[in-house]
Amino acid sequence: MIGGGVMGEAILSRLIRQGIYAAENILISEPQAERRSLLQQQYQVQVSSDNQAAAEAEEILLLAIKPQILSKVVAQLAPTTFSNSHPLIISILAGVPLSKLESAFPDQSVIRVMPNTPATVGAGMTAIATGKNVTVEELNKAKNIFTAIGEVVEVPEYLMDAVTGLSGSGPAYVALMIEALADGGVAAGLPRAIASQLAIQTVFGTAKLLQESQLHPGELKDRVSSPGGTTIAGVAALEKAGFRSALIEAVLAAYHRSQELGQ
Ligand SMILES: NC(=O)C1=CN([C@@H]2O[C@H](COP(=O)(O)OP(=O)(O)OC[C@H]3O[C@@H](n4cnc5c(N)ncnc54)[C@H](OP(=O)(O)O)[C@@H]3O)[C@@H](O)[C@H]2O)C=CC1
Ligand SMILES: O=C(O)[C@@H]1CCC=N1
Repeated sequence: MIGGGVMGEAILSRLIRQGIYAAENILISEPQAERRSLLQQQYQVQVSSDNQAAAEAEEILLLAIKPQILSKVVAQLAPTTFSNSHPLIISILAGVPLSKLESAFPDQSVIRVMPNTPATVGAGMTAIATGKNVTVEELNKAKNIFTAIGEVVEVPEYLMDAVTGLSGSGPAYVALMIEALADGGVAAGLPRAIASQLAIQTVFGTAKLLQESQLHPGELKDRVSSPGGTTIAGVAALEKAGFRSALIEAVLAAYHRSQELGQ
C-alpha cells in the first residue's frame, strides 16, 4: 500500500481483522514517521518511507494517496519497478481515471475502486471499475478484498465520479446529519450523550430497516408520519429548509469535484 492515511488504514485494518491478509504480508509506505509507527504498533504491518518498496509488491499494490500527488509518486518509482513483478494495481484515488492510471503503469492490470470509511467496521460500500488488462481472476481478487469490508458493486467507469459524490463522500453527509440531529435533541433539552445515542441509532436503524424491508424511503417516511402528528411537522420544516435539495446539491458538488480531480 502506498499512503497510510484515513482510507488506507480503514481498508488494511479490516482486511487484517477479517483474516484476509496477515499483517506481516502487508507493507505500507507512508512519509509521516508518526503514522508509520502508529500503523506498525496498532496493526503489526510492515512500514516504510520508501514507495519503491511498496510498489515491488508481489500480489496487490493499493494506491491510497491523494489524487493530486499521483504523478509525483509515479515519477519517483524506478522505470524497472514492474520488470520482475506484476502486482494487481488497485487505485482508490478519487477522480483519477483508468486511462491516467494505465499510462502511469503501462502493461499492468489496473482496477479503479471507490470505497468509503465504514469499511473500517466491515460496512463499506465499494464500487469497482476494471481496466483493460484485468483478468477475471484479478477482478475476483479485488471483489474478494472489498467484499470482506462491505458491499461491492461493479460499475462502468463513467459512473465512478457519481459514486464518489454519493457513497465515497456520503459518510460525511450522514455524519453531519447525525451531529445536527443530536444538536436538535440538545436544543429540545436532551443531554448530549443521550441525544447522540438517539441520533446514531435512529439513522442506523432506519438504514437497516430500509435495507432489510426493501421499502421505498418515501413509504417509510409516510408510515412514520401520523396525521397531524409530530413527524409531519418535522418533515414540513425540513422541506421548508430545502433538506432534499441540499443533499442533492452535496452529491452533485462532490461529483463535479471528483471530475475536476481527474483532469
Ligand atoms: N477519506 C475517505 O473517506 C476516502 C478517501 N479516498 C481516497 O483515498 C485516498 C487517500 O485519501 P485519505 O486517506 O482520506 O487521505 P490521507 O491524507 O488521510 O492519506 C494519504 C496518506 O498518504 C500520505 N502521503 C503523502 N504524500 C505521500 C507520498 N509521496 N507517498 C506516499 N504517501 C504519501 C499522506 O501523508 P501526509 O498526511 O503527510 O500528506 C497520508 O498519510 C485519496 O485518493 C482519496 O480520494 C477514497 C474513498 C474514501
Ligand atoms: O474527500 C475526498 O476527496 C475523498 C474521496 C471520497 C471521500 N473522501
